[in-house]
Amino acid sequence: MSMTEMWTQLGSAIAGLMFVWAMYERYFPYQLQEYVERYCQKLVALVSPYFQIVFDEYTGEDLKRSEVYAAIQSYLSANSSMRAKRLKADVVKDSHSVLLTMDDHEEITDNFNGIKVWWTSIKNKPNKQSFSFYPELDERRYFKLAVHRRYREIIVKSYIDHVIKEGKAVAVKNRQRKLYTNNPSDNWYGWKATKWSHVVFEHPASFDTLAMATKEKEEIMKDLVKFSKGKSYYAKIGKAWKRGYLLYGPPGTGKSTMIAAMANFLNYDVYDLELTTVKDNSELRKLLIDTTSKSIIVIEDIDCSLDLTGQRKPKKEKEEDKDGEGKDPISKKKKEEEAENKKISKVTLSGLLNFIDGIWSACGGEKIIVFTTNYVEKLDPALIRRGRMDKHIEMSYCCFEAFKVLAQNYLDVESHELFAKIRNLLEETKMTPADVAENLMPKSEDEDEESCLKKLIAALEEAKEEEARKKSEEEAKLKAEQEKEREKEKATEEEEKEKGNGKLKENGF
Ligand SMILES: Nc1ncnc2c1ncn2[C@@H]1O[C@H](COP(=O)(O)OP(=O)(O)OP(=O)(O)O)[C@@H](O)[C@H]1O
Ligand SMILES: [Mg+2]
Repeated sequence: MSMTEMWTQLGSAIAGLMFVWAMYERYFPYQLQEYVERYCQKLVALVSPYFQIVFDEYTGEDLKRSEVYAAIQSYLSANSSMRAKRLKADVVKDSHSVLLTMDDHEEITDNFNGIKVWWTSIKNKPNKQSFSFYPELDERRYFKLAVHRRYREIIVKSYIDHVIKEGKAVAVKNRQRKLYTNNPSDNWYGWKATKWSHVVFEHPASFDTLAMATKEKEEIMKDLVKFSKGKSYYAKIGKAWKRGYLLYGPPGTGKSTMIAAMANFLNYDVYDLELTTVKDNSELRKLLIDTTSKSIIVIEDIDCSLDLTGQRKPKKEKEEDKDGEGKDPISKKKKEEEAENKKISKVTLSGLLNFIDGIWSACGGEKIIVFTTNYVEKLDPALIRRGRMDKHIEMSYCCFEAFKVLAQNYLDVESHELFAKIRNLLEETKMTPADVAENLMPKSEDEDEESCLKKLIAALEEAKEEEARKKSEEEAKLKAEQEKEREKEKATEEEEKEKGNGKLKENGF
């Protein structure tokens, strides 16, 4: 038989098989198809010398994405790129590199201490005959591991652990960090509904560009390193592997920037928790359980998000109060609606404390919780006691060391003759790093470093004068109040004296 004839016959055989398969799928009753396939599989398993394990993508009653499946996927993607014939490409890590994973129905082999194993990635099509609210759910994906029966024990005991461990390490290396925000609980249900939405975390802040006193900065970095390497230490002392930071200070002193720098330094994800959209303590707990390890959970402006009596107040409303806005009918209506919503929002202080250090916080491990506030004195001591908020960091007005970092960031200047003057002015007046940075930033191409520094000096001098003016105004106000008080006292004294004289006269003295 010639080669061409052989290929033709092979082609017709395949076409014939495909036809039979298509007829089987089309005309054979669906329920019977299931039976046939199930019994065929059983028969094969009975006679086959191979043993199989299946790892589903979604597990549990709530159909969460399986961590084991994800770890296996990472492990296989690292090992399959050289071996598998068909790969799927995905862009990862700051959109710069491509991650290759096994395509559906692709098989690769792996070798573990001389034992050969087969991995297949399988996707089962949804059942076309039956109706489903969530068709994606019917599309089952899983990995199938096959190995000779005689190696069953070693594979179950050691190989799977090895794959998961390696897979997790690969995932950490390749992962694109995420910034999560919590969804309102109305969106928590349905297929693929999640409690957290995410975007790629690409904040450029780092400890190098963070303006603050060097000693404090180094201390924080050391603390973070100690925490991230402290798995066995935390296990030894019997504490959940987590650490709480409280960042406090006036607006524009770098609290949010510090959180981004921490996340970049440790390579952690960030969960930005908006408390005002959480209805109650149990929702808060569910959100916490749904966070992953190696993450920073952030609650910004804690004093605005939670009234410590248990009545919470949305941030926006608080700002409106401050500005004296919200008096027009539209914002009044909005306020009323918010007040209505608030009635059903019941996250309490104790709920929050449980969130931080209750038994639930132990799940997942390796988590940092950060609170920020502009008014540390307003916070309940129970909330910020050591153990809950282990480290309190004051982000304060710009000092000379912080200014030097900003000058380096914005102007590429390490030293300048104007620095001495700036140093004196920074000691005499208060300016936030955000304001210093704004003054240092060149506004046009012809603005050189000297004119930027001069601009900062002018702003500092203006701030100093403003402070002096405010101070003298306050002193004058205080003096006037004291004077008023004294006059009031004098008037009551005289009144009492006159009353006394009147009584004496009445009594005939
Ligand atoms: N310490 C700092 N180092 C570097 N840049 C800073 C620092 N503080 C402020 N900035 C700059 O000012 C901007 C505002 O800072 P940031 O948002 O971190 O302040 P914040 O303390 O979180 O303020 P708020 O209390 O209003 O949330 C940042 O984008 C950053 O560019
Ligand atoms: Mg902030």
